[in-house]
Amino acid sequence: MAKITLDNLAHSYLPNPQTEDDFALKELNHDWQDGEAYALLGSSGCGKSTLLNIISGLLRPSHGRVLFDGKDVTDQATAERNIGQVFQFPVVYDTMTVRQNLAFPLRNRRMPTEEIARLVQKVGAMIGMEAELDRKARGLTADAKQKISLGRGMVREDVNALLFDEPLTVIDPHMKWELRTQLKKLHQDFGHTMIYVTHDQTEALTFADKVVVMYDGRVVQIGTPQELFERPAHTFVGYFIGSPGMNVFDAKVDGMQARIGEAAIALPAHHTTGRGRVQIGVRPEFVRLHAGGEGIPASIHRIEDVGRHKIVRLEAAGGEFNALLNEGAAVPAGADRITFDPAGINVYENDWRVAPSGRRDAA
Ligand SMILES: Nc1ncnc2c1ncn2[C@@H]1O[C@H](COP(=O)(O)OP(=O)(O)OP(=O)(O)O)[C@@H](O)[C@H]1O
Repeated sequence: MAKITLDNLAHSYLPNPQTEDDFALKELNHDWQDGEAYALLGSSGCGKSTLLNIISGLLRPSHGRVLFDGKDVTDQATAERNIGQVFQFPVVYDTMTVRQNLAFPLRNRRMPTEEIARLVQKVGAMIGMEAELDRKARGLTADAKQKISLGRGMVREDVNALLFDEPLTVIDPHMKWELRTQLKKLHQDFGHTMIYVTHDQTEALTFADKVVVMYDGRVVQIGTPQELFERPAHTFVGYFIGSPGMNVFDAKVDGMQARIGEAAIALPAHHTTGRGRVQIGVRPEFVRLHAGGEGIPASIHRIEDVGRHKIVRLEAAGGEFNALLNEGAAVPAGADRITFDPAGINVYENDWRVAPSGRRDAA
């Protein structure tokens, strides 16, 4: 296992990049801590695979360095980096049995036969294919072949890191849940440094200790699922994580108060903003509905019952927003205003979160 350091790392696929827009991966400095499980999350084209391929050595970065435990590996080939990798689509040898496929990375390292047998048995159970170990891979479903690929990626215990690039795409939904649980257990048992690329927030939030959110070639936040929920560093994080995502309102902020149109909103702390576009972000969980009184005038469009919650779709301040009600909670009769729970308000300027200044206005 290793700590992975990204040092002034950036990548452009163009031979002569001129502006930031020419970079598929914008400059990044970060330590991926030894033994932590990370999910790399973001929408299609944001640069997740580019970053993963740089870490694995499939792609040489145009700028900066990659270090494993302080050692520069930027120019090392994938094979020299001692990593396990699983891709979106199966990579298996059709003419080999499941057992031989799983044993392949171990034989390559000339591991003793008994040790190979032990590890193959263990990983065979983990992927739910104990009964099929002696079947040829040819003729197995895509789903089963991908499980073999996962097994092959995970079979070695001595790797620097395990890298997964959307590995569950072809797996059926029930098995997805099962394999994710197994991956988490594998992480708890062996403490591998794991990086797991996905565009699925459920997958990211259930798998990882830390989620790395990417947007437009940039890492916009690295945090625990709770941090991403409570303090999204960028409006994209608020919007992308959560179901439905965070509401974002154009606002004017002055100290401990914000204004949305005519309505005054109490903020949880003092904020200082400059001359950029100021917005406040409020997750649907913190939006309250009222009939009359204070707040922002709102009209309810639709109420959707989604099991444990109700999603209230509404129009307010010239846009469409959402409120979330817990099971059993009712929409007040004649509801025509919304207010926010101050603890759930974040302030943004030009899409980046403004940290509270810590100052409190004099009473
Ligand atoms: N070999 C390449 N040559 C040129 N541009 C590329 C190459 N590979 C990726 N890109 C571009 O770099 C950007 C980031 O792509 P990347 O594949 O890293 O994103 P991603 O987040 O992994 O997307 P997806 O989830 O769709 O795989 C995209 O604009 C993509 O078009």
